[in-house]
Amino acid sequence: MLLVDAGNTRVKWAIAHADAAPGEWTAHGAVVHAELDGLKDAWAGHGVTRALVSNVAGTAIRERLAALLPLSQPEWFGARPELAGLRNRYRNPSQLGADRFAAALGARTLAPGQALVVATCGTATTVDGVTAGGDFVGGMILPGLGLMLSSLARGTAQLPDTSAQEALPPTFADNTLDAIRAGCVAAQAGAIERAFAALPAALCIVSGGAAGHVAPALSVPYRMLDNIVLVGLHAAAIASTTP
Ligand SMILES: Nc1ncnc2c1ncn2[C@@H]1O[C@H](COP(=O)(O)OP(=O)(O)O)[C@@H](O)[C@H]1O
Ligand SMILES: CC(C)(COP(=O)(O)O)[C@@H](O)C(=O)NCCC(=O)O
Ligand SMILES: [K+]
Repeated sequence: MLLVDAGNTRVKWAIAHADAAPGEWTAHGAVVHAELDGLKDAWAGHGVTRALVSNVAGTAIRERLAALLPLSQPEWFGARPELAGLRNRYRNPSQLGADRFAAALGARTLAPGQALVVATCGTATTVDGVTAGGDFVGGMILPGLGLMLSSLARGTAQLPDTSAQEALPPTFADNTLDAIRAGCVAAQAGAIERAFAALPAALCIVSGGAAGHVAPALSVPYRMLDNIVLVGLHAAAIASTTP
């Protein structure tokens, strides 16, 4: 099967056998929206008989994906009131991003029966809670690390545009670039730590394109994963034949 996680910056995908372990991919990749057309070749020749797609990137991306997918009838995955023992406690369950529901499902697959804080650091950062009993209790949405950095440059006269760096900046930075990076990384990590403090004995799972910059700043124990959304889509595919 083909699993696709279309976010607001990149489209991540994996080919998996139905009986493969979570995260055990036959092939996988990621492209930014501008390079979407390359997916046609990447997805050819795998003998795909089923495609599950989570798309939070809007209708234009949905249409482009539909034209590139190796199947004419993909399954467009959406958040549901309940799936595979995960209960969606959003007031309006379908309002929840498909990727957030899939991420929670993926986290629960990897750590069944555990309370979980699920953080995905992408275009936006989302920090969600799942109880040990399987209730998705909701969470936080904040600008992702890249958006925080670029919005500071856009909204001020004197602050430069910058990107995150490998090295963690000191909390009390002595120059502008480090001060910006320190502030934005602290905001990301701080949101995750607040969620962790509110959900006792939770395991913290951190994923997404910017996870490598955020996770090292965490003062709570965590497990970092490449793409928890794809793991959740795999679990969803196994749990349901007609999503
Ligand atoms: N090659 C890359 N291209 C763009 N963004 C990247 C790349 N590598 C890491 N990033 C960071 O990851 C974020 C995108 O992560 P991703 O999980 O793909 O987001 P989304 O699911 O929203 O598309 C960007 O905002 C940026 O901070
Ligand atoms: C919060 C999101 C923008 C995250 O998107 P991403 O950063 O993965 O591209 C997406 O999950 C979304 O559009 N959610 C709908 C609103 C909600 O979940 O409440
Ligand atoms: K996200």
